Amino acid sequence: MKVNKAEIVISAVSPKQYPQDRLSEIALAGRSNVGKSSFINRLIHRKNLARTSSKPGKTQTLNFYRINEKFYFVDVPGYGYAKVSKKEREKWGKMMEEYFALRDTLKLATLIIDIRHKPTDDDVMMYEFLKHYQLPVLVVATKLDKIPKNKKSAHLEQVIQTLDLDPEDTVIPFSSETGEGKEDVWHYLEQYL
Ligand SMILES: Nc1nc2c(ncn2[C@@H]2O[C@H](COP(=O)(O)OP(=O)(O)OP(=O)(O)O)[C@@H](O)[C@H]2O)c(=O)[nH]1
Ligand SMILES: [Mg+2]
Repeated sequence: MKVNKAEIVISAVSPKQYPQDRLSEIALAGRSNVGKSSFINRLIHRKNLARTSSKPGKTQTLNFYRINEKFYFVDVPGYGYAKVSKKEREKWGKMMEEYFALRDTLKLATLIIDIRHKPTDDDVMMYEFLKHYQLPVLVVATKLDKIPKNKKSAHLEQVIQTLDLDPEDTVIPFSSETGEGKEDVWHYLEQYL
């Protein structure tokens, strides 16, 4: 997809702030610091529209990015960051439930995981949470630039096995650093737009 326009519309913390224009949405999910915001930036060729950081916990709100006035990427706060208080974790849980359970313009969830490692228990829980809401899930195995080429298929197999990936779902290897996998991702997303 050729991206001509990308704009942040709102950083929301509650449903009444979500956009009302009924455009389709593709939401990101994934561990803190795994590369969700970098993924958005790479897909839309913007260096830092979605704010990134080398420290976990950068994204704290649901950020709605409207692309080509056609659909939204929704960047969400990550999970699995140890230094988070119980209260913050509860706030995060409520925000995720409210969005993923009730949002009827949400067409696809994109679960970003780190290709270098076996998906964590939190990753497995997040995948199950998304499937519980009967969402189609695209798993993006990012940081592909950090593993040797000859290890790629073994790592992907580990992702499929650990998440117990549903036959309707797919995993695509990707790197925000090099852009590898970008065309495959766009091709997949376009079915939902
Ligand atoms: N080498 C490499 N580094 C990456 C890649 N994707 C992200 N990073 C780096 O990983 C760090 C975290 O990236 P973010 O995009 O901010 O991660 P996030 O998932 O949005 O993090 P939170 O908002 O804190 O949940 C940054 O230092 C990025 O530069 C990748 O594909 N390859
Ligand atoms: Mg982020």
